[in-house]
Amino acid sequence: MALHQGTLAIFENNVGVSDAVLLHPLTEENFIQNITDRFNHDQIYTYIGNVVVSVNPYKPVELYTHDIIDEYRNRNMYELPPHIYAITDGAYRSMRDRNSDQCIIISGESGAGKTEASKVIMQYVAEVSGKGQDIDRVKEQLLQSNPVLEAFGNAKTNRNDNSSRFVSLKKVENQCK
Ligand SMILES: Nc1ncnc2c1ncn2[C@@H]1O[C@H](COP(=O)(O)OP(=O)(O)OP(=O)(O)O)[C@@H](O)[C@H]1O
Repeated sequence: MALHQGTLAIFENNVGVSDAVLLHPLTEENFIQNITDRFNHDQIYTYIGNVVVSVNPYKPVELYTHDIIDEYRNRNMYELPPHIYAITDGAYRSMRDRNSDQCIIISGESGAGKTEASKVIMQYVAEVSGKGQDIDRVKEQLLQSNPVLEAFGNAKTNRNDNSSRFVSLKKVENQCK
C-alpha cells in the first residue's frame, strides 16, 4: 500500500477489530467494548459488514484530509480501515460505472453526527468527481450553500447546538393536516 507520509495515523495502529462480524464471541458487551476501545483511539468508524458505525468524537479529528481522500479513491472497501469515505467511494463508483442513482442512508439519534457525515460525503464526492472551471464553481456553490440552509433550518436544542430541524418541521406540518 503506497501511503503518503506523515498525516495518516489512522492507517498505523488498528485497535480491536475493524469489522464487528469478526468479533468472537459476538455479544453486545464485546461489541460495545470494541467500539469504545476504538473510539478511545480516535478510530470512530467500525464496520458491521458493509455498514459503517460512526461514533461522534465531538472534537476535530484528523480523518478528513486530502491525503486520506486520495487513499480511499478507487479502493476496495475492506482494503483500508473503516471510513465513511469507503462507503462514499463505493456509491460514487456504482453511480459512475453503472450510471444509476445511489443512496447512502445515514441514521442516528439527534446529535449523532448525521449532518456532519453528509458534509463529509459531499466533500469526498466534490473532490473525486470531474474538474473544470464551471464544474468547480457549481461544486463550491453546493458546498457553500450548507451554512445558508443551516441558518434557516437549524436550531439549538437540548441535544445539539446545531440541530437540523427540516424533517421535524415536516412532521409537524403532517400532524397539522
Ligand atoms: N465527524 C465528526 N467530527 C467532529 N465533530 C463532529 C463529527 N460529527 C459530529 N460532530 C459534532 O457533533 C455535532 C452534532 O452533529 P450533527 O449536527 O451532525 O448531528 P445530527 O445527527 O445531524 O443531529 P440532528 O439530528 O439534531 O440534526 C456537530 O455540530 C459537531 O460539533
